Amino acid sequence: MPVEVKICGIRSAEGLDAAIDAGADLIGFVFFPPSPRAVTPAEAGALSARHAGGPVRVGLFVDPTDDEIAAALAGVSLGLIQLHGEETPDRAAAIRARFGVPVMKALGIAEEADFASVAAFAPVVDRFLFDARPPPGGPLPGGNAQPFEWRLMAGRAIPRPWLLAGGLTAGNVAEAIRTAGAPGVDVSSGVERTRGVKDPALIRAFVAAAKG
Ligand SMILES: O=C(O)c1ccccc1N[C@@H]1O[C@H](COP(=O)(O)O)[C@@H](O)[C@H]1O
Repeated sequence: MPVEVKICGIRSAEGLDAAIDAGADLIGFVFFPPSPRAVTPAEAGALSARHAGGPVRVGLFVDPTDDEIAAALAGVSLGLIQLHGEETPDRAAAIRARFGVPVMKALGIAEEADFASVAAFAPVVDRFLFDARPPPGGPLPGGNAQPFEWRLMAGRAIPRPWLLAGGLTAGNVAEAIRTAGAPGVDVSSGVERTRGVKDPALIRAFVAAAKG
């Protein structure tokens, strides 16, 4: 199976076009205002409309209210909702039921014990994303260019499709996939020329390295 690639934090036409031309399977729009990658629903809608079909459009939220999700969905059609905060399994289930959009739950990983919640989320989410635990007190729960110990994933039975994230770059993604046994990867910082600004050449290099 080819490795799935998600390019997250798209907020420019050149970033979007590069991700699609390079063969990304999923693209992410960040609906979390403190992020340097945040977009409004209208901005995401305008970007998405540049290409009919193509990659799954993912909306990234951090502990969203229903109103925030509804506002995003009014601006752009999403194929997947990424929950990257402290959402509980009940909250993930409620979001999935209310909006009828598949849900991917992000879990921060630093040690074995961090996998404990996989079993509770598995019945109510469609995918998992495993990211580094954010630095304590930091402003962002993800998108921090921070890798975790990929060997914690090796040989682990995850009962849903999943993506590996956190500090991935074109230079380390092949090794990360091999070590973790990852069926897919997600990147934001590693394809940026400056924080929040995607670089088409880095996007192309990343997708080629992940799928190569
Ligand atoms: O990208 C962001 O700004 C962001 C904000 C809040 C939560 C998650 C965010 N990004 C996600 O974080 C991981 C890892 O990103 P990076 O490659 O280490 O920068 C990835 O899943 C992004 O989707």
